[in-house]
Amino acid sequence: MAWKKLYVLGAGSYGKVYYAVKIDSYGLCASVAAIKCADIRRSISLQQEAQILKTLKGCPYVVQFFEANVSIDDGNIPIYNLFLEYACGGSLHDLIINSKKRMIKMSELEVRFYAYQLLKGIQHVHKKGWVHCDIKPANILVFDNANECNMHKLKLADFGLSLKVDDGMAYMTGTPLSNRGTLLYAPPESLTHGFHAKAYDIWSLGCTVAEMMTGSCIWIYHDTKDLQWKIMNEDPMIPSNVSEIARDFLYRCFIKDPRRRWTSEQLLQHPFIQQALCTSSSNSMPETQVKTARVNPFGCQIPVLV
Ligand SMILES: Nc1ncnc2c1ncn2[C@@H]1O[C@H](COP(=O)(O)OP(=O)(O)OP(=O)(O)O)[C@@H](O)[C@H]1O
Repeated sequence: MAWKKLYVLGAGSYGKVYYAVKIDSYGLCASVAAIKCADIRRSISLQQEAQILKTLKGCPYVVQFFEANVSIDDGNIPIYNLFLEYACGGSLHDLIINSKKRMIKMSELEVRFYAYQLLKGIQHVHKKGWVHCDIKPANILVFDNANECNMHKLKLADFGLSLKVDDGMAYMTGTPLSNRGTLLYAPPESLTHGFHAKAYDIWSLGCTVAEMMTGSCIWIYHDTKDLQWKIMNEDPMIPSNVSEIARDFLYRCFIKDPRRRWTSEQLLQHPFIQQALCTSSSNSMPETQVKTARVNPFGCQIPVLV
């Protein structure tokens, strides 16, 4: 049985993403997948993503990796294919945009339910020693199996920028203002010190949760310089028309000092999440090797790529 790429779902900097089906000997569709494809010469980040996803397999809150192979395209060029489970609901970004278009704000219960799933995914990623480094609505996939309250299952995706950063470790870019992920979701320490540790993802989660609540990103800015300045010097705008518990949850995500910012374990115990778990009747809520070289201003060890 061979996979057949049917149409393009989207494109990334590396290449394209296809919707693909596997047809069995009776001509029936046996499986579906999303295939991320890149010219083999430009596939390093996809190959790394495959390695990372293999280590994360089994978590229901992380997109599942099926397999990877190399095929030859019509122009005789070797193509690297990364097979992933297919998300038919698009991304969380699409969900937020659609709610905004229909002028229906996501309910706080919905946001809590999604925050829970994202935290479970982040907890798994961090336990395995990775920092995602690019958590944002566009990198969170939506699956169709919404529950009885019309809420969806979400999974973390796009691990192309992830870093291996074990406990107590941090990765430094070495240059200020050179964060790895998307600037809008980047924490202050990534700009001031090039500091990337697990707390990075928690700040990005806070930005994502606030965006679900308001329909807009947390920063209002003129240009990149202005945005960088605001991230380093100002506090993010916490939405005012949300519950006190929701505001407190966001405050914990937006603590400027990454050593004091709450971890995924702590946030999973926050009343914002715990109360939603009680409300939900069913509990359906649902390597790069490093060696330590020196200590950064946040008291974490800095790994050196070897
Ligand atoms: N498993 C999947 N199921 C369904 N759609 C997917 C899947 N993976 C990616 N897509 C879609 O394909 C498009 C490109 O995704 P991808 O994450 O590779 O690129 P990107 O994040 O836009 O680019 P880059 O990774 O270069 O920043 C997006 O619209 C995304 O929603």
